[in-house]
Amino acid sequence: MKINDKGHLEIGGCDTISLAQRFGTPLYVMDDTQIRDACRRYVSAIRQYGNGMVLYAGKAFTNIAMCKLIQQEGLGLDVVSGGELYTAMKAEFPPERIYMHGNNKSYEELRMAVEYGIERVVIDSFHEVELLEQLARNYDKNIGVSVRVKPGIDAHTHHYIKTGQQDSKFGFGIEDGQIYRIIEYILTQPHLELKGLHCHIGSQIFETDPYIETAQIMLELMWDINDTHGLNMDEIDFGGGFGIRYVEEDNPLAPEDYIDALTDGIKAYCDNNARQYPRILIEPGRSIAGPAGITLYMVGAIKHIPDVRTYVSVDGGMADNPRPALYQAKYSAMIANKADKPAECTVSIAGKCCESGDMLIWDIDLPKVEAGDILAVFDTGAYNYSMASNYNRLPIPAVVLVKDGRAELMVSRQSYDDLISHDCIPSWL
Ligand SMILES: Cc1ncc(COP(=O)(O)O)c(C=O)c1O
Ligand SMILES: N[C@@H](CCCC[NH3+])C(=O)O
Repeated sequence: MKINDKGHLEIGGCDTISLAQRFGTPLYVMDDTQIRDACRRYVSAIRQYGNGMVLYAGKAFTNIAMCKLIQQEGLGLDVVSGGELYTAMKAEFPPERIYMHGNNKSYEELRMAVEYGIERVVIDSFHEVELLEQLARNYDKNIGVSVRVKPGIDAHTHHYIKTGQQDSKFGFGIEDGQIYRIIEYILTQPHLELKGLHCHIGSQIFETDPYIETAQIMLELMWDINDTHGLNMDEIDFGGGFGIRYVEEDNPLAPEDYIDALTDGIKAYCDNNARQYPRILIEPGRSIAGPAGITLYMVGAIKHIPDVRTYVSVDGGMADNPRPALYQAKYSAMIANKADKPAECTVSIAGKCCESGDMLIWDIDLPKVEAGDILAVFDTGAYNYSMASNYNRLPIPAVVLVKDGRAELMVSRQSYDDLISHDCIPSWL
């Protein structure tokens, strides 16, 4: 991103004001180069380790074009629902690079997975084992599975986005022995092939220690299970969670710093225990899509409440970005058409939904703000479009991909007709 000679913010060689005029607002803009750069850094860090794969966590931001881009960069894909899998199938994403998660996969979702022949189903319940074995038998196929583990790590992040601790709906505990029971159960199923273990300790994590601690726990567990049952599982999936900078006080590490610390930790622990290095997987989502995206809004009503604050309302809000309302997430922003102007006021950015909690940013310093200005909110590439809703019947904005001065749609804007296209009228009305 840079500021051009008109004083406008530019992304991927495109003037954001021209993008707003051409595609309308609110508008999600994704930078092709930045997505690819993050992919390459993870791929190269895993290549250095020697035996592993990077799976992009599709939940962060998925559509057909994104699947194609991810595939071009040589990553695999982690999907968590029939909808994400369907998108991957329509993008012709290679099934042998797809892993499927989820704490409550339905029969139909598992059926799609089996029929498409995906590489791995990550088992998250006893119920799922029954469904999957039944499906595999019907399709006369063997299915590669791994098992989601709760490593008991309490990562320092928002309560709603941490997942590795004992009290979590995801996975099987070690301390309570559940993991050993599910493993025994899987081993009695003729069509399920146990390949490895999976974990994910949370999201927006800034430290490497939780990953290193997790690695030791997962290695011990895998060796223990292998020794007990005479198995040779060798795959550990460490999930994602690598943090990004939304605001200045966030201090994330570079992709290679997270991965190098993790892989150094793995190697040292294996060496100390005279064991072979495992094949590893990682599942970054936010750190691939997040920093590559911005959202453009048009400023509308401005309400100055003397001695209290100034509310600057924009034409989107919690429907296109629910993160501030859900997690008190913080964002940075600028007036894209005044990118070269100094800050001169402190304002709060309000969304247009009928909720007092629909605030995108509290207390941000900006140049003089006027109706018609274009506000660019940064780092909105992950968990914004993918978590968008039609609350207040707001159409979901378009997503544009930019690269070297070119801008093309990845997802078109919903129309009002799209909004009513599923409405039905019961006969007695
Ligand atoms: C199982 C799993 N893998 C990967 C991710 C991606 O996490 P992040 O976007 O923080 O990298 C998540 C989400 O937190 C997840 O639940
Ligand atoms: N959706 C969350 C992260 C959790 C992702 C899935 N485990 C966010 O916006 O930060």
